[in-house]
Amino acid sequence: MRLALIGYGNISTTLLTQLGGQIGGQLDAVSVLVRPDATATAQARLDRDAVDLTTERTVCTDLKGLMSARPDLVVECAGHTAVQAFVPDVLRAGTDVVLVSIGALADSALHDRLLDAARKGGARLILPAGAVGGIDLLAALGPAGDLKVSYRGIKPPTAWAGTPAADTLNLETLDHAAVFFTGTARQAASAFPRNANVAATLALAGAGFEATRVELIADPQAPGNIHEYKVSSPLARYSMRIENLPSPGNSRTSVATVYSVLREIRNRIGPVAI
Ligand SMILES: NC(=O)C1=CN([C@@H]2O[C@H](COP(=O)(O)OP(=O)(O)OC[C@H]3O[C@@H](n4cnc5c(N)ncnc54)[C@H](OP(=O)(O)O)[C@@H]3O)[C@@H](O)[C@H]2O)C=CC1
Ligand SMILES: O=C([O-])CC(=O)C(=O)O
Repeated sequence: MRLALIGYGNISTTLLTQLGGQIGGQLDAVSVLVRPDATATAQARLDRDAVDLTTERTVCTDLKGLMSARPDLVVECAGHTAVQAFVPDVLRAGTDVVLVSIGALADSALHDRLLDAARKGGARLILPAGAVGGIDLLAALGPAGDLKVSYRGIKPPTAWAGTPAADTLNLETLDHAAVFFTGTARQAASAFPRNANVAATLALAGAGFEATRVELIADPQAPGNIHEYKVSSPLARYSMRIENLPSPGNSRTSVATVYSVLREIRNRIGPVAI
């Protein structure tokens, strides 16, 4: 496989250090798209992080550079603006994309653009489960109709710093669990682009952006990033509570997200996909 990553932050860094153990010597090339002022440091980091993965390690800063590395798979790990800037063109060029910043799809015009590009390019937009689980059952139940999904995202106050939560809560002194947002998955994913990708994933797998109800909570006692949701359908009912360890490099992002992306890569290489 020839792999390309968009963004070289927390997820990409851990992904590259874990990839060798999961897919062995099956990588022919890896390239990473970074901001123009980050190329020199990124090349040094890539040579360190991916030294055992492949000898073809390149850093680029634009679409032309990304596609000239001839990737079989592009993994977006950057953010909503990078999804807008690069992913439609990559799909239109016929290359599959694993999209980690799934909340970007709350923008319905962008969502339509991505689907159109994937169709025109004959490529696939792959939405990983990311920090949440049970997406397989939720997506299977969806077409049966009458699905009700409610989600609660609970994180320590520091994970909500720099978000609209800080407008209503004093995150530094908060001493109890506080609900600061109630609304739809579309509103949550749009207002909290770096914290509510899970709400978008549940919406896309299940009842849609408007019908998926969301509560976001800051809790100083939270043992990590907690994702709780309840599903009711005529075929099944279930509830889920996941206690995720935050990433060392970004407390908003659960480390399980990286392993979900690794699973997507593994499933495109091995003889069995699970
Ligand atoms: N689907 C899911 O369940 C989950 C999704 N996520 C999402 O995954 C994404 C990555 O997370 P994480 O790695 O923790 O985030 P980080 O902020 O650690 O890393 C993102 C990196 O991408 C870079 N970047 C952003 N925009 C561009 C651009 N246009 N061109 C080049 N580089 C760019 C950033 O640079 P700079 O710092 O200069 O902006 C940063 O280095 C986020 O959008 C996050 O919200 C996270 C967890 C779960
Ligand atoms: O949904 C998100 O954006 C990120 C998240 O909560 C997590 O990684 O646990």
